Amino acid sequence: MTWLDHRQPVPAELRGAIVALGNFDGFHLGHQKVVAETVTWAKSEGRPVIVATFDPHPVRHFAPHIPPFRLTTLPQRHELFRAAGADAMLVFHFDDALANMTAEDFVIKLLGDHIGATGVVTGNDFTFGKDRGGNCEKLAAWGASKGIKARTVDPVLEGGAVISSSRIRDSLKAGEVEVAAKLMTRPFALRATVQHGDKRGREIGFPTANMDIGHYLRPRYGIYAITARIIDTGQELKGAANMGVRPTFQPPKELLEPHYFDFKGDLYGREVEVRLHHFLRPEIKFDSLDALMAQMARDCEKSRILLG
Ligand SMILES: Cc1cc2nc3c(=O)[nH]c(=O)nc-3n(C[C@H](O)[C@H](O)[C@H](O)COP(=O)(O)O)c2cc1C
Ligand SMILES: Nc1ncnc2c1ncn2[C@@H]1O[C@H](COP(=O)(O)OP(=O)(O)O)[C@@H](O)[C@H]1O
Repeated sequence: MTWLDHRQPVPAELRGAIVALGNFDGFHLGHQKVVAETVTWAKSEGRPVIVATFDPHPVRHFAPHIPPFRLTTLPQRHELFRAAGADAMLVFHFDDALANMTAEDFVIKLLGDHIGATGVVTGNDFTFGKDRGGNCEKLAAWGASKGIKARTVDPVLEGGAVISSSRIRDSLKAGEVEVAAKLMTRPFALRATVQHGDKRGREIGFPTANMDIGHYLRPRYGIYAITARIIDTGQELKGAANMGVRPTFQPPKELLEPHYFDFKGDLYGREVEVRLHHFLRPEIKFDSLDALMAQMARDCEKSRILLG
């Protein structure tokens, strides 16, 4: 699937597309409905499907100091959009130029002239452009002048409340990973390269393939039942992981540290995606390595049972 940068020309075969427009960070049930409508519309007219996303997230541009909050990386979104039926992912690089573009220019010059869109699908609360000057009604009106039709999709509700990326973030911060998984139709998954640690894990019988948490939202610190996929081989693993600062050891270092069951091998430098399935317990500062090892064994046993 094609990966487009909005500052580059759009290839001829992708002009005339129906474009799903949004951030789509959590790619939850609401986002999936926007993309499904886009795919249905495009197929009915024999047009390509482009799913747009913004990177960095616009919030990061306006509030650079707020803590990390991402639910997916661009490569993860690329995979999710492809699986949902997109022909291309279009990344709007959210720099000063884009932040200062009026909503009208965004529709006329960017969506119309530059991308050559013939249809746009958004959620019905979508706003865009400098000072959030654009909404769905304005998108439809300005679009009409360029031959772009606009459709909106109503929000998806769960338990009487709208599904949103912020609701998913709140669930993850509370350790309610099952709720997040229900709203996203998949568990929260962190992808990163395995890095070297203190080499203590192997000495205590539980090697852990350490990963940086990067720009991802920090879920509740603690121990999780996890599954994982090694990206280059597709190998699937099960395990238990510590997400946090491992308070038994100094200095505190924030990491995701998965121990994989029934696995022996070198994972350093390999890219792995780790999915959080169940929160087991908060992190604890242990007085001895023996106490930590005994607890790790119980965590692994519990995780094996939960993962089945
Ligand atoms: C299932 C599991 C549970 C853990 N629980 C804790 C804990 O509660 N407190 C803690 O300080 N370290 C805990 N750890 C240990 C550290 O995360 C890490 O494995 C240890 O510091 C070894 O680090 P290294 O990979 O850098 O050698 C746990 C690890 C695993 C795999
Ligand atoms: N079952 C396993 N689970 C996790 N990592 C493993 C496993 N078996 C071998 N490894 C390898 O061992 C490394 C972790 O060993 P560890 O002693 O904890 O070192 P470090 O402190 O560098 O993480 C992993 O990065 C991986 O390459």
